Amino acid sequence: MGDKYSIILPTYNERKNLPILVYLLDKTFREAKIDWEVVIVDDASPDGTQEIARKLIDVFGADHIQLRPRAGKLGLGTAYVHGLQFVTGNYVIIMDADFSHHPEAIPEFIALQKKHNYDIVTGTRYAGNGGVYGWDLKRKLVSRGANFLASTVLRPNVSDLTGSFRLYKKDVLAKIISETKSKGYVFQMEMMVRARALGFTVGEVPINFVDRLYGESKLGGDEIFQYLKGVLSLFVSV
Ligand SMILES: Nc1nc2c(ncn2[C@@H]2O[C@H](COP(=O)(O)OP(=O)(O)O[C@H]3O[C@H](CO)[C@@H](O)[C@H](O)[C@@H]3O)[C@@H](O)[C@H]2O)c(=O)[nH]1
Ligand SMILES: [Mg+2]
Repeated sequence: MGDKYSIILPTYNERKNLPILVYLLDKTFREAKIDWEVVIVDDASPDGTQEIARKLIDVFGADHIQLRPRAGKLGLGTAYVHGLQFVTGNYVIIMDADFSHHPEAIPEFIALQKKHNYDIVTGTRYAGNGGVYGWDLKRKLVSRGANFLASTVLRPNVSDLTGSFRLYKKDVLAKIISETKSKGYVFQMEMMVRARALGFTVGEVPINFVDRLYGESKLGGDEIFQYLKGVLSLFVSV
């Protein structure tokens, strides 16, 4: 059987972003002649994201789009854990649904993974010609600070620990997730640190992260506090 890529898309108020993203994912995979599906994990978005998701099922088919909602806003980390149960592919891609991660980078992720048989390929904003566009200074500092802190303390040797545009072998993702405790944004960093501790190989693709056009970020002060706690507990345990 051929490869199949399952894209887990966590959504909270992404009704304006979801259709064009799914359209581009379909286009990308069709042109590459690769089998794909999208697993949408929506946390009861009040903006009607789920209505849109159901329309997308009508357009692209239930074999390509799964809607796996949850009852309330339960956090970004646990959204991936929830989505993973429904995945039918042997590779999993996680990405944001607000266009900060562009589908056009996916063929590059896939090619790099295949070339070296990497367990994980991660997008990086902080190496090569990767970058961030549209963030204010404060948000840039938070992101840089978060990466600097975790790299210095935990030394996983990955240039972008908090990014969430990644490709995993499905079994590898399941194994790492089974050991990961974080519920919010800190999840990405913990996943990388645990991946390294388990001896998995990681490749990097420079990406340009462009801040969302529609809607707003859900990163708040509590996520930053949870991140600091996460670094500390990993420092003690890994
Ligand atoms: N289901 C669900 N989805 C969520 C939740 N919180 C956020 N999301 C979804 O997760 C994605 C990222 O959320 P944003 O709020 O757009 O994050 P950001 O501020 O742009 O942060 C980005 O950069 C961070 C730092 O690098 C990353 O840590 C983060 O994952 C993301 O890539 C979006 O698709 C958003 O709808 C949640 O509680 N539940
Ligand atoms: Mg965003």
